[in-house]
Parts: sequence; structure tokens; C-alpha cells
Amino acid sequence: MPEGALEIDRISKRYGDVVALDEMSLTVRPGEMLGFVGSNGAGKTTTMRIALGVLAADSGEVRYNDAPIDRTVRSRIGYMPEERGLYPKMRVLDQLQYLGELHGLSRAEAGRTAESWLERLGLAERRNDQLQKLSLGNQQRVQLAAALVHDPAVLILDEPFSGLDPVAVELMSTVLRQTCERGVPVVFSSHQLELVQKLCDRVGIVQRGRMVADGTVEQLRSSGPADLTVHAPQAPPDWADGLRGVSVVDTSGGRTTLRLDETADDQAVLQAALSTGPVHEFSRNRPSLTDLFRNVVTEEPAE
Ligand SMILES: Nc1ncnc2c1ncn2[C@@H]1O[C@H](COP(=O)(O)OP(=O)(O)OP(=O)(O)O)[C@@H](O)[C@H]1O
Repeated sequence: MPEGALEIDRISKRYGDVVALDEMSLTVRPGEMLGFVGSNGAGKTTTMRIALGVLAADSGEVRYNDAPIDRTVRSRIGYMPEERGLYPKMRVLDQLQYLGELHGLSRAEAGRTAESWLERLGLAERRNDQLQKLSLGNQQRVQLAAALVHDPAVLILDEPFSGLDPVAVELMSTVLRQTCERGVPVVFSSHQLELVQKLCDRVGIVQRGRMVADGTVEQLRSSGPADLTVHAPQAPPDWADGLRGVSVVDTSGGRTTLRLDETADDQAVLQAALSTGPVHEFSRNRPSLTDLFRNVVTEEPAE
């Protein structure tokens, strides 16, 4: 493993009869951003809480730099919990400074870093307000500052984008990208798949406590079923019938969308289309992350 990687190695966790995690594994390398996606109740929060050490796994191990995570490493993790969890009545700057000190910064250093994050996140003028006086989106910016104030070696965020307006999404995205570019492994959970597809180097899809797909966005998108769109205006409706490994998904306006399985030969499809007359379009549609997610994940049982 490269130096500075976070590894979650086959962790399992049960709550009574509920299997929350079943040998969940994932690795985030330095300078890599991993999007952690899955249905409600799939096990994302449980995984992140175990990685942080606020919850113990029944089995498996979490490592940083090839060694099991201890208290020193734990204090170098930046974490944004789903339930948020800052003090509502405490003033924003005091709160960040206090958290910086808790993570080992001197008072002056913590104050300086807190001020600079508030500036960066557009909250400088709110520094002396109680947290509860801020809008939810601004409170979330403070949560991000809280995760970053001690210059963490690893950044773990539980649904950091939920409820943010587009400007705040952009700001959060930029800050996460820059943190990642400084060599910090970043992992965040999200249900906003288009955002994950745009932002992340790698994606892990979790279902019922297991990692069911893990790879770069490119790898995952090219591993899904390939659809072809063919525009052959003179082709009869049954032109693609009988082609090996090919099924018709949709036909409209002279365009046919075909699903090809691994036994199909796209060149045979092209020949069949050309044999009907001119072919104006022959294009492969790669699945979006949303399509893949639909294919991989079946509904979780209701909570
Ligand atoms: N404290 C707990 N006691 C009992 N069961 C729990 C507890 N925490 C989590 N679970 C169960 O563990 C499973 C995984 O939950 P988890 O919160 O990790 O999912 P999640 O992927 O983060 O979901 P969401 O997207 O809704 O936040 C669920 O079945 C949940 O009900």
C-alpha cells in the first residue's frame, strides 16, 4: 500500500440480528477521492464510524499507513458526521478554535486556522454568531471547517453535500478536491450520484453491508451493460431480431436502442444495420453512475 493510505479490511458489525456490515473492505489512497454510495441502511455510516474509531467492529481491521489505527492517527482524521454534532449555542469561531486545540494545536494556532477557514468558506462575518443562528447550509460549512481545522491526514465525510445549495456544493467540491490534491485520502458518502461521478476518482457501491462494486468511474462505467443506439431510417422493425446477444430496448423515430451482452458482436450489428440501407448513427452509450447503481443495487428492506 502507498504511504498514507486508509484501508478498511473485511470489517463486520452486527446489531443483534441486523447484519450492518459483512466483511466490508475499501481502500483510499493519498490524493484520491472515493465516493461511497449505497441505499439507505446499506452500511455507509457504520463503516465510517468504525474507521474513525467511535464504533468498534466485531471483526476486521482498519489500517492507516499499513498499521492498525491508534489514538494518534485517530486524532489526525477529519470527520464530518451525518448527525452534525457541533454545539448550537457556542460561537462559531470559539467552537472551531476549541476543536483545533482538542486535536493538539496551540490556542493561537487553532485561532489562526479557524479564522482562515471561516474566511475561505465565506463565513468570516459570522465568526461571533452562535452556530444555531446560522442557516443549515452555513452550519454545514462550519462542520466542514471543523473537519479541516487541524489539517487532517485523512478526511471522512458523511453526506457532506446533503441540503446544500448549488453555490455551497461548488465550494464544498473545490475544498474537497484541493484537500485531496494535497495528498490527503478523502472519502465521502452521498446519494447525489451525478456529483459523485463528476467529483470522485473512485466509487464504491455498498449493498447490505458489502462492497459490491469498486473501481474508477471509468472502470465501472465500462463494466456495465453496453447499449447501442442505431439510426437506420429504412430498417424494418424486426431488423435486429435474431442477432446473437442482442435485445431491443427501445425503438423510436427510426432509432433503435439495443442492449448487448458479452456474447454479442457489435460489428455483426453494424453489418445487419447497413444491410437495410444507410446508417446515420451507430453509437455506444456508456451507463451513467445512476444506471449502474440501479443495476447493482436492489431495494434494501425498509427500516
Ligand atoms: N445503533 C444501531 N442499532 C441498531 N441498528 C443499527 C444501528 N446503527 C445502524 N443500524 C443498522 O445498521 C444498518 C446500516 O446502517 P447505516 O446507518 O450504516 O447505513 P447507511 O448506509 O449510512 O444509511 P443512510 O444512507 O440511510 O445514512 C441498517 O440496517 C441500520 O438500521
